[in-house]
Amino acid sequence: MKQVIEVKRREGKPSQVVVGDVINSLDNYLPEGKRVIIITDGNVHRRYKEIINRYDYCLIGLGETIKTMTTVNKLYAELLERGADRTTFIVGIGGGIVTDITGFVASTYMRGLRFGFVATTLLAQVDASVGGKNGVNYEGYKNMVGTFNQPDFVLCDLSMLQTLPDREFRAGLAEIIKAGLIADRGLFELFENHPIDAFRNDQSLLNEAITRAIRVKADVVERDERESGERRKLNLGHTFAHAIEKCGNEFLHGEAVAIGTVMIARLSAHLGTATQDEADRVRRVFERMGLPIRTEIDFKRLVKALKHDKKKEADSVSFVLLRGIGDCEIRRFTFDEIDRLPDPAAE
Ligand SMILES: O=C(O)C(=O)C[C@@H](O)[C@H](O)[C@H](O)COP(=O)(O)O
Repeated sequence: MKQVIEVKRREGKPSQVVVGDVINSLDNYLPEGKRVIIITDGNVHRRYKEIINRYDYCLIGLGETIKTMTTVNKLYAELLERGADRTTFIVGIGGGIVTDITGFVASTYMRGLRFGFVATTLLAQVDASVGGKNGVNYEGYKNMVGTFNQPDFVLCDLSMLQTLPDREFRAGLAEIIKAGLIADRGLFELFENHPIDAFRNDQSLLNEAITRAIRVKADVVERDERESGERRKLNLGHTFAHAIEKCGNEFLHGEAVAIGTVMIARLSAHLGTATQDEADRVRRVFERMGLPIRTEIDFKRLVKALKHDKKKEADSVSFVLLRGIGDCEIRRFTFDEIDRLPDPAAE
């Protein structure tokens, strides 16, 4: 069964997020008669070469450390070399790193080519590939350079998740749990009521979790595509998560989001926007899904890093606080206030 979630965008037809058995029908989503170039990584290429080799393709490296302008520059050179022009259609096939880079390259090469994604990881399907944020890291700071530009389509084929390593699967669950905390209490409760194996093995449960998370994101993005307000809610847990990723690279993005969300839930309980019981429920759910819930990184180091976050405005940074389960609010903190915050990682 195929489900299509449309996300309206500033210009042009809505971006289509298609969940279902879709990888074999990639051709149906491509514009007719246009040249297509795929951007992917070596692992994805190895697994899906029968499909990818039908098109022209460029390979990029693996891991968060390649999400830089160096990779972008190499891709510009390859596109130029292959004679890509403004009518060329670009498809990013891979996880969040591939889709973030592809979206940025396609949006900036020759002032912008049309593009779409095949999201091959859970995290990319439910979050990274949806909504049009793209870009690269700069000096270790996450996503410092990029654009807002939604893809024509995102294909999310659940069969592609079967070979996903457990660790990456769990990291993707973190963003789904986050979506539940932001705006869908029932989605969060699915994780209180089912063990991780159920999400790995029961396709209809996984399908439900994925489509509900995409809907949360699509609703928010439609209301605030360029993040002038409400879209900041999608950053729940990310202010700490990005600081954690800046201070060390032992965690996958979704793992850092799990730790950052547990920290923000504790902070929300401390500030009274959520109860201690709700903060405990948040910690327990991430723990149940086999995700990390704390870091050894010193809180002062995290605070130093988060003062450079994109959510910084002059001497303040906005945090997303929980308002119970399934609701949240954006609150700005001055650097002085942040310096006085209790360490939410401390027991
Ligand atoms: O799409 C959004 O908006 C989000 O904030 C979703 C996040 O989960 C995602 O990691 C995003 O890339 C982070 O955005 P950033 O602007 O904080 O880098």
